[in-house]
Amino acid sequence: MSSNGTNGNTSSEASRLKDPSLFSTKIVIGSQRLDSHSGKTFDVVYPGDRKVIVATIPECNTQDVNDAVSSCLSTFKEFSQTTARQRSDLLRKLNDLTLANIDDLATLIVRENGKTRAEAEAEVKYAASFLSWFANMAEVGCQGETIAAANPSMRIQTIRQPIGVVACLLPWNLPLAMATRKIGPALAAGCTCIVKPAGETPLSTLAFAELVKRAGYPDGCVNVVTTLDNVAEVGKAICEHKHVRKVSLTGSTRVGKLIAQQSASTLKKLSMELGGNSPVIVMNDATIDKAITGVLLAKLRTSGQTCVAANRILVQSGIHDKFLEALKEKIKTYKQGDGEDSSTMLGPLITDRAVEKCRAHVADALEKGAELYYGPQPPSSFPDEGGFFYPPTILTGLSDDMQIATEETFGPVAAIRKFETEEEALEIANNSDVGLGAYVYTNDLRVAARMSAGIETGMIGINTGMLSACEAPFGGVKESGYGKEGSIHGMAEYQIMKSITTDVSG
Ligand SMILES: NC(=O)C1=CN([C@@H]2O[C@H](COP(=O)(O)OP(=O)(O)OC[C@H]3O[C@@H](n4cnc5c(N)ncnc54)[C@H](OP(=O)(O)O)[C@@H]3O)[C@@H](O)[C@H]2O)C=CC1
Ligand SMILES: O=C(O)CCCC(=O)O
Repeated sequence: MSSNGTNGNTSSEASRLKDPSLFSTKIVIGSQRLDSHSGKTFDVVYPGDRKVIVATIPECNTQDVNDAVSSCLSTFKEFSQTTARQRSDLLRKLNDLTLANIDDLATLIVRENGKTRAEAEAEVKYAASFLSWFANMAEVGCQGETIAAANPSMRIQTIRQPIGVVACLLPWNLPLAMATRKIGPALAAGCTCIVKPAGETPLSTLAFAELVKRAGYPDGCVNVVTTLDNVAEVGKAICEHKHVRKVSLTGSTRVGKLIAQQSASTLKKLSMELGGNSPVIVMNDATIDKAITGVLLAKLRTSGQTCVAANRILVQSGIHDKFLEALKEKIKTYKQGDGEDSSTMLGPLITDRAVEKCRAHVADALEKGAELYYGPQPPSSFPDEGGFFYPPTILTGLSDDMQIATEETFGPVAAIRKFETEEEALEIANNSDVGLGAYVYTNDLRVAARMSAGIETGMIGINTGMLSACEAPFGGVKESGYGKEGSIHGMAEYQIMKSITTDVSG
């Protein structure tokens, strides 16, 4: 294994940062910053211009995974014995360091993901909120119970202990916030982590690992392995490793199923935050401005690339035409372009695969009878130069047989469907194999209550397009996965509860 003893900040990209040492291109194994065993690398490309290589990063394999897990394991012995208060203090320092480095972390997120600087800064604050939340939760979340035993000779108690080595498999859409949403509660509980960022977006995770060190964590609490092309091997090595006790994934349902299969031989505890197909239901009595603002937020955040993105927009017939007109007027104002340009409101997508998915969904919908209400006709292909852009688009006449109705588009395409009755809307909304987020716009409390109970998702927004907050339980039902992240429930995902029964007679 080779190491140059630096953070590997050879690129001129590092000079974009106030603190260039946060530009790290090495994996993290204990105290070391290393190249991979294979010596192979992959490129991180700027989504705003595919010719720009932002960094060259180690391509890991099973040996690197094994090293990272060994590092996790040896640190776990010591770290699991720290007190909850010590861990709370450490997380608070990490939160402060994250916020103190907001400009640099946001720059890295813009360069690896392409989102706008405003969105990237918002992401860093969202990421820090999980650290501060779990700093507060650390002590409360470690408390056990005393149970009234039926047998008077017995005393029964529970204690909560860290589950052990945890694998955090991260997506590219909110690379830092999803890192802290997993690493925060894991560290609060006393676990150590092997983190695999998405191949497209490793830089913010690697910088964060440096902040973990600066916060004073023991080496080996957070280890990072990186891969793009070898993700199948690395993912399998993590899932099949007997010393990894828990895997937490945010990613597609396809990958979620694979991880669950691969983790079956060692029966790991899993948290699966997978794909969605969020319906938005706009009732006739909705406040139109509020509905438009919320729909655009839910549709266009991170250029439409979130698992809770509005995917099927159902509008009641009495408000349908007015809603469409207002949506078009507003969407026209979204300037698409380079994330670093302060006038940009919509950045590029992550890869050309993502652009192609939008193109294919629009083409398929048009073939099956949808109408193009706003945006260009999809070309048969896109040029293989420039950034990964798909223009904001509105389709009307969405129906069940279209791909866009059954798969998340993950892009700035708004597909609208007219409905007549509340029952019809509910039926369309629930006609999905996944159930993550849903949104309802109405001023009728009775409708809101019926919809909240009837929609088959893990999260519902009433008159809001934002479901995400560190204090709100985040997670889905059906094929959107299981487990809750954030909130007072998020830490238990990284713990075991042990019951202790003592015979006090004699
Ligand atoms: N819930 C969410 O937040 C996300 C949902 N998606 C959905 O997936 C669609 C396709 O996106 P795409 O990026 O191509 O998705 P993939 O399903 O190929 O990958 C999603 C994530 O899983 C990781 N991954 C892929 N294969 C494995 C594996 N064998 N073991 C472990 N991890 C693995 C990827 O890492 P790597 O990048 O290194 O390949 C990536 O981070 C999107 O359009 C969207 O619908 C995608 C990402 C996030
Ligand atoms: O899975 C995702 O798309 C990232 C989570 C989004 C959020 O927390 O709002």
